[in-house]
Amino acid sequence: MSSIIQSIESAREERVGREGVAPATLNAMLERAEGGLKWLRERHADKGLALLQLPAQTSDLASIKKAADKLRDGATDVVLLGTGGSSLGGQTLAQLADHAVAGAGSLRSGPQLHFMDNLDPITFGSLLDRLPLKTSRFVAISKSGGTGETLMQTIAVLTALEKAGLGDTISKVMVGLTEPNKPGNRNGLRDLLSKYDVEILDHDTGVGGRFSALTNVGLIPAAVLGLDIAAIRQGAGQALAPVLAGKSAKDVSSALGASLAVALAESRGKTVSVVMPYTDRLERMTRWYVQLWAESLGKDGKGTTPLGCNGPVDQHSQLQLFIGGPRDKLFTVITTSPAGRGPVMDAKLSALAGEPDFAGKTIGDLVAAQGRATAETLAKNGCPVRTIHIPTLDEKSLGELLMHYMLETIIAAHLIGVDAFDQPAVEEGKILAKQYLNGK
Ligand SMILES: O=P(O)(O)OC[C@H]1O[C@](O)(CO)[C@@H](O)[C@@H]1O
Repeated sequence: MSSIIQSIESAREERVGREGVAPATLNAMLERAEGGLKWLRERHADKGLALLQLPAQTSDLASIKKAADKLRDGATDVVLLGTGGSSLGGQTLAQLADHAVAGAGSLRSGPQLHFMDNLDPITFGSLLDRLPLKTSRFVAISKSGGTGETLMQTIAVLTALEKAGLGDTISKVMVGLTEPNKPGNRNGLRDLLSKYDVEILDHDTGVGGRFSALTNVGLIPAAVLGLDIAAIRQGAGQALAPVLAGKSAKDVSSALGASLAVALAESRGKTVSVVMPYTDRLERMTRWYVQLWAESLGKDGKGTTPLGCNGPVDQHSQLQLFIGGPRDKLFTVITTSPAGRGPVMDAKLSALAGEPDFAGKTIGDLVAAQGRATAETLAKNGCPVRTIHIPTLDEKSLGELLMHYMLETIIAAHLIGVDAFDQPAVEEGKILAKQYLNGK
């Protein structure tokens, strides 16, 4: 049973005209996607891709909850140090529990989470100045253990704790998460934290950062906020199930999504992939998706450009371009079920505002109407739209959505012939930045 419903009807040529995908092109791409599905099934069988074992994995859930309990105990603030794939999965899951929801996130009860994903001297300085250090906890996450941003953040935190006379608490208030030592490979984070006897959890060596949302990397922050992490994994299993069941590409939503994206890029020049959820609680997911799609596919002159935006707010910023601008985009509009939810509009005040039809309607009624209207307006104007409807946005459906996108990305990589799991261009920049820092 799936908890997300995908439709590509409004991306078809039959529906949107010449900018949509032609039946023969899509069928040919679906044929090619069968190879990607076969590869996934083989890697599941030979355990060659750890990501595919995660949905059924329960053995590590207790240790994840234990780490989360330790972090939560007596904490007002939990600071997550780490960047990119070491942060975005956690942020995405945490937003389900209202973290970083504009206007409401800071009013949540329980510990506040601070994902220090970007590196900015003013932000980090002000965080350390203002944090109640005595009641703050820290998690340093880096798969490689060598990312400059994360190392500098961690060193700064250790220094601040020592300066505040809290040096002897470090092993109690901090957790590290990085790969086990590999012979011949220095792991700076592990070396640093070991000196302070900080507990270090292992980052799954077989799961790359941008695919790590379902590992302890994403699930620890989720568990700190009390989310049901077993349900997240179960949901992920729902996206994988049709692959393992040997269904054909047209009946596997991730394979269908990948085939659509690549077919439209190759045949219609849709080189921008816009993802637009109509809910605040998937805003971080769009950031996670951008890294996943960009870093996995942008190789050898190939790939398409991911663009995350949010509905309805970005109707008031980007919709004009989407409809009136270059015909280079494939849209994914993600809707939930907001109808009937939120404050109800008073009849008298609605009349006074010149909107008598608002009377008795909820804010959610308008958001539901807007999501539907945007998808239909795009399609009517000849823009290909895929819709993903999530009747209930919860741990299960979010787990399924994340796995859907990870599988879609891997299958798309197969279709365009690139390695989804490396990022050689980024590594080059990391090395150069360290040279520049040293004045070389
Ligand atoms: O987890 P690490 O090794 O610190 O890497 C952080 C991020 O840096 C990259 O390696 C390059 O941007 C990403 O792939 C990764 O998610």
